[in-house]
Amino acid sequence: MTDTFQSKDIPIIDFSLFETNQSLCVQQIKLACENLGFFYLKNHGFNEKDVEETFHRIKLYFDQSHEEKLNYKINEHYFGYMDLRQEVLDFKTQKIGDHKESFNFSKFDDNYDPLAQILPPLFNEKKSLFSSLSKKCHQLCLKILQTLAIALEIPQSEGGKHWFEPKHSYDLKSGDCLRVIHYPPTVVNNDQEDIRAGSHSDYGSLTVLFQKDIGGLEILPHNSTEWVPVPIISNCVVINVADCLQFWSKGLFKSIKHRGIFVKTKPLSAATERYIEKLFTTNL
Ligand SMILES: O=C(O)CCC(=O)C(=O)O
Ligand SMILES: [Fe+2]
Repeated sequence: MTDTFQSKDIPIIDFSLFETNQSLCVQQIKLACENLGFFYLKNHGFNEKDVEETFHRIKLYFDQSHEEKLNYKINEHYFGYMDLRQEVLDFKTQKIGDHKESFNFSKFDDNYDPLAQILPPLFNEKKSLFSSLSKKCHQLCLKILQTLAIALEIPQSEGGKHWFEPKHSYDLKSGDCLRVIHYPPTVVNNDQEDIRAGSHSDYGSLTVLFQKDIGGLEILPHNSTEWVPVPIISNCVVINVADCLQFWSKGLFKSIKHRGIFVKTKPLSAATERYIEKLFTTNL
């Protein structure tokens, strides 16, 4: 027996409790956010086929030529294509940028940001699919924030369980972002300092993550020095608390450090390709 935190200790919360037994749901989410700031969520309400289709689309998108992708280069509003090695998540220790490319979507709202609604053709053809994913992730975050407002016992006069909502309205300008990420395959040397996504915490309120086929995400539980893998559990999304929520709760809810590592195939030490989708929810 060991009391070191392991992957199997990451809580798996059944979100159907939000409808059927809200106080139990609040209790479980509160505990997970206080202890770890990280949990799996099942029965989250996303249609599996739609999620599959978005993954299929992002593969088509990233399979395009580099030149084509650069036509929608990331702009000053932080929307568009981000090139391989452009982002350096762990800027204090990384010598080179992350081994990944990504595309950031704005919120899907013409009034909010008309220019950011102009998408590369392969995404534009399926705009309603991505728009619905973005809005559903946002709705999910609002429900989780509701459970946290109940947990914080925010008085009715201050907004009660709805306290977070006006600060996270979908039609308000904020750093909310749906991001799709491609980690290309590569050959990894054991002594190589290369990294897929450097160690960091997210900056907003909550993050929702969909992983497909290949894992690689690791978390660093608080007061620990050992990275813990986050295996893919089918039909579960991963939720993490980010810095702003930690700040708003005066440190009660923990923003967890995490990173993306290479998962190697044996015996070649080739790192397999990986795709993920994330929604970062950010307050005003
Ligand atoms: O590869 C992953 O799963 C981690 C990516 C991540 O944490 C991020 O992009 O903020
Ligand atoms: Fe992150």
